[in-house]
Amino acid sequence: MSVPARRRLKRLFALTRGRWVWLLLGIVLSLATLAGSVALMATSGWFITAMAMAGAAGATSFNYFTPAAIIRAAAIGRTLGRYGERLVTHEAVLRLLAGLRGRLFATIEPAAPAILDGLHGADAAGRLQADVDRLQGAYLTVLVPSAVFLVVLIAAPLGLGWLDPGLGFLALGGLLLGGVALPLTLWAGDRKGGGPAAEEAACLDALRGGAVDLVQGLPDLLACQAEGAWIAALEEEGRRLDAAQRRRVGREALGSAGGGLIAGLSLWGALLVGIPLVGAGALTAPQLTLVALLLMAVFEAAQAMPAVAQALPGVGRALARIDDLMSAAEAQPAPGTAPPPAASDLALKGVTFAYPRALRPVLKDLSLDLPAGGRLLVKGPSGAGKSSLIALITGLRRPDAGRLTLGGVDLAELDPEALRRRLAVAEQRVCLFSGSLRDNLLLGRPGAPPEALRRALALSGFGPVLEALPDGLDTQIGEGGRGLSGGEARRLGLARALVMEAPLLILDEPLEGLAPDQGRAILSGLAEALQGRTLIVISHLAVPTGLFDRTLDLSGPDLGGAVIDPSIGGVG
Ligand SMILES: Nc1ncnc2c1ncn2[C@@H]1O[C@H](COP(=O)(O)OP(=O)(O)OP(=O)(O)O)[C@@H](O)[C@H]1O
Repeated sequence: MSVPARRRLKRLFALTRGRWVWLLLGIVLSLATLAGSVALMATSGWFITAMAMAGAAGATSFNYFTPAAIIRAAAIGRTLGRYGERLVTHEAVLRLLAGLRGRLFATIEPAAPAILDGLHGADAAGRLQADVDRLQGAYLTVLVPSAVFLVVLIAAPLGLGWLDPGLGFLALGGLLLGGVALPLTLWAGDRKGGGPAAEEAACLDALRGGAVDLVQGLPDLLACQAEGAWIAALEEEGRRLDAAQRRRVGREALGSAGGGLIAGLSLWGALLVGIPLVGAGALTAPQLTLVALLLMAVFEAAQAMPAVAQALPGVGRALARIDDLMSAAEAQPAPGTAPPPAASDLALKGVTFAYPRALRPVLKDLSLDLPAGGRLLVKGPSGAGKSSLIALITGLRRPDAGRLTLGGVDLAELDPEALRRRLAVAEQRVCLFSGSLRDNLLLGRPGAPPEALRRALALSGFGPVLEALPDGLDTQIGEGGRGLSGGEARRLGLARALVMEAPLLILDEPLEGLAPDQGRAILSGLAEALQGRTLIVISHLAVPTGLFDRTLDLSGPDLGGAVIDPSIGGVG
């Protein structure tokens, strides 16, 4: 077995740990149900034939109590078994699902966004939804039928072989043909990653990603008049999905027809082998009926196997994708556990950072000291690495070399939650949520009094907008803040960061979308209101430098490096 395959199997065992009792109980009950079916069919066949023969022979007495009791017990057992099996297997699947999705999320969450680089958002969501569904469905569609078939494959030939070796070989041959050869022939291509089931899964992934992009980017697509081409591409993907589904269903039909044919041929074979045995007195006629009906019952297990072979590649693919994601997350350094430091002076020492697969670092050998209460302006052209610097300070990214410390503690050692409590960030691309202004402002500090919300809105320049709203703080802003202009949304994002009252405030491009005078007034107000708290402002626009006690200029001749502006002093 290859190394990734072994790793994936280990992953599967780890993910299902704690659920094995339920999983095994489901398999045992499935076997008990099949045993009830076999006993019912075989005993009924034997009983009816034996009764008919006894009547034809004019027998005066016949013990029908025992077989009738067995038939009744088998019928009741089969019904109860089926009920119990459904109950237990579904319970097992639900328990599996609850654990699986939670564990997957808990593993990848601390490693985001680093491990989500290069992964489509819909793809990541697909891994959490469709792949997990496929994996937990594997229990019902793959594990239970395979385990039942394996037991039948051993028990049925041995049992029939005990009556007559020819019958045993016939059962073995029929079961191997229907339960192994037929599924392998039908779904062989899928093992190499091809086949309609795999293609169907790939089409669904592409459709999911394309549909999300279409909805999110509709205004831009409409503006570029590209929506037609986009929809046509989605329709093409839909047609591919349709074709793959047709091929899959066609093969499923072939599988069930082939399985029925093999079961029927085995029955004929049993009669061909059994009738001479009855003639020779080696088998009674009721025993032959028992054998025939028993074979029919055990073939139920073989007829489930084409569906197993069909589901396997999809399950393997889901497991591989989940394993890739979890392995990537586990390869990231573990989050720190240190509590928040008492002081909030920030220091960078020889920090170098590059994005994965990037040709050169965004930041190179960057050093900086910012005491608590300091005011830092970070400037530089677009793409110079200003937002990347924020990602490092907020602990979303880790430096490739050097270290960042807050209050003397390495950020890598700090509990991410603790670090986030010391920081408030007003992002360049603010993310607002459907709800009221109040709901959005309270996100970072639930329970903040309305006066604090109003003060923050006034400081961020949102005050005049608030005054014009009849519902005030209870105004609904719509999905993603669609009820606000871009500038209003950014000012609301700034107010949300201010409400948090964190010791360190980072503002990414706060002046964008504002008239120069208004921007200057807001920044001056902020600098005054935030006495004692550290302020980092990132801007590529001209800002009143007098408000800052240091400047970090990222616009060097080599944009990968950092040039510190020494004219203001204190930085280095
Ligand atoms: N997730 C990412 N993966 C790979 N490269 C990235 C990623 N994010 C940013 N970059 C690259 O890193 C460089 C710095 O980006 P960054 O967003 O830090 O610049 P910036 O100075 O904030 O720019 P702007 O002023 O336009 O916001 C850019 O060349 C950008 O293409």
